[in-house]
Amino acid sequence: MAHFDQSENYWLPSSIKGARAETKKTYPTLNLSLSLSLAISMASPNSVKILDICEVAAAYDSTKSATETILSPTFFELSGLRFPPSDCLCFFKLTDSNPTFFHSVIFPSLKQSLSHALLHFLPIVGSLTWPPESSRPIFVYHPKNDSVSVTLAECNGDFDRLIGNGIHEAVESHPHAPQLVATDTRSPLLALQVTLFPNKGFCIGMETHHAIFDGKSASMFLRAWAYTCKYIVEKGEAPRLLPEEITPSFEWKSIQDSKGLEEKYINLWATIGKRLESGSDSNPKSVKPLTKLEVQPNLLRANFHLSSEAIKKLRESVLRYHPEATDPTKRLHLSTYVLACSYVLICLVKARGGDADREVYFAWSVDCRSRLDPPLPPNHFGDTVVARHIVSKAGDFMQENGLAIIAEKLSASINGLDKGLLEGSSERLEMLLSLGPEVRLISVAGATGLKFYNTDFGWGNVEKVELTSIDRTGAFSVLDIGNGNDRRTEIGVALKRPEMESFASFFCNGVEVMPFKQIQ
Ligand SMILES: CC(C)(COP(=O)(O)OP(=O)(O)OC[C@H]1O[C@@H](n2cnc3c(N)ncnc32)[C@H](O)[C@@H]1OP(=O)(O)O)[C@@H](O)C(=O)NCCC(=O)NCCSC(=O)CC(=O)O
Repeated sequence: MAHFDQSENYWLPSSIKGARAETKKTYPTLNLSLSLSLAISMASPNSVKILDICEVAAAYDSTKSATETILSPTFFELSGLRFPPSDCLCFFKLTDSNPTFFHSVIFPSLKQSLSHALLHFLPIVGSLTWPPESSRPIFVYHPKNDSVSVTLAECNGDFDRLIGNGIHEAVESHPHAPQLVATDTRSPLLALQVTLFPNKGFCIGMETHHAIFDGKSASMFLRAWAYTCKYIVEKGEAPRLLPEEITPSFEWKSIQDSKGLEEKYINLWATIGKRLESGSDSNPKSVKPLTKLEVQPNLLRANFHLSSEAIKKLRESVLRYHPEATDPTKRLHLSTYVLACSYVLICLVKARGGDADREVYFAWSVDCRSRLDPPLPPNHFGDTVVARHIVSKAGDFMQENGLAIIAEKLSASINGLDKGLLEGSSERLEMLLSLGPEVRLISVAGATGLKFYNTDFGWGNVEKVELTSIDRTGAFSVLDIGNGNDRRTEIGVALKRPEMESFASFFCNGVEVMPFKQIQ
């Protein structure tokens, strides 16, 4: 989930008391398969030329209605009504991507397949609007008249640096992300950009509106588009059907609002909008996403990987402090997600250092599809997540058993989801959005199991996925790569240089946060 409270001092407040954690300057390779390159590559002039902005409509289907359709948001969609949009970049390596091949084959295939894929996802071709006479916003789409904006660009920047896991300047990614151009009365839901890096590869950038896309819906759409494109490239025609997993199902009517959440979220956004957009003429019926936070100057971005072996060691380390958890009735939920998030959190808090009494909130998203009663199908399309959080003193994260403390809290929170999944969810969101600089809020974008890395448009699997918007929100990202023994959990962070150096040191050494030496 994204955090965007503009009143907050981002997450590097100058008011930090106490000493910063010691920064190590050497980064030994550990036997935990933590891969990292700390050489900071400086940006070369990264010129991005916009070549065209085109509109792609859904392919014409005579069997479907060509009239305007209205879709009423559920409380889930209303919960994300005005969050700033999410950005995701997918980099594809392709040395054959010379301009001639790109402009005659790749880009036309991407557009053609997009048009066919959109036929399955018609609501995202339309927009979010709030008619003056209506008490609630609506999604409106017209299969023939509506379209998605696709920007075509070319970049002579350093492709290898962008697809590597080394540190680079956070803003270097921004020219590859498109922008949703919204007004108070109408907001598109999806914007796309395709950037050619001549003879190196290309990047597909996607900006998505939180009111309809959660992580699973964004991944589903991306993979459906990729599947369609690969099919067209290989077979010369569009597939009639998509595999079930990426065939969206719109079960919105079956979602019951038994807790009156729709009204609560509408009121919440009216209040938050007024508070955060106080400079402008705040319109309680605005559907425009709130202004994105500025990216802090000199912010760096890097990816870190945890192998399945490293996750296993983290699990063993937690169990050392919780021997009772081997009792099935007291079992901890020590999934890859829990261990990866807990580990990143303790490294982030230690990297920042400061007042041990300061409260640290960790906010994360829960996919409710399988957790509703009755459950929604796994391919349900829409924003179907709610926010959850845990809170602990910074000192807890810094203790030798910090990993065990945080993993236990996160585990208990996940184990407790069965009871009161939606209870207090709007109040919780309001509370999280209202936290001031006296506490620290860390959130996470992405999750394990979202399959962004299983994306192939026909010219090879995606080389690198970047959840770019974390550099504005103070979140870290979590994504899965590979599977089985080759599975890795990719962590993306955007930090100022001193924090990045400390974080990398803690992440790679681990000794400050858990007794790795004992468990090797
Ligand atoms: C609450 C959770 C985070 C908890 O995740 P966990 O992995 O701890 O727990 P879990 O019950 O889901 O899974 C436990 C284990 O079972 C496995 N598992 C689960 N479902 C499975 C399935 N259908 N088939 C096979 N394995 C499965 C998982 O991989 C995991 O194993 P293993 O341990 O091996 O992995 C998750 O359930 C969830 O809701 N994830 C989605 C969150 C989400 O959508 N985030 C994106 C928000 S939007 C966003 O990010 C946009 C933005 O902000 O920009």
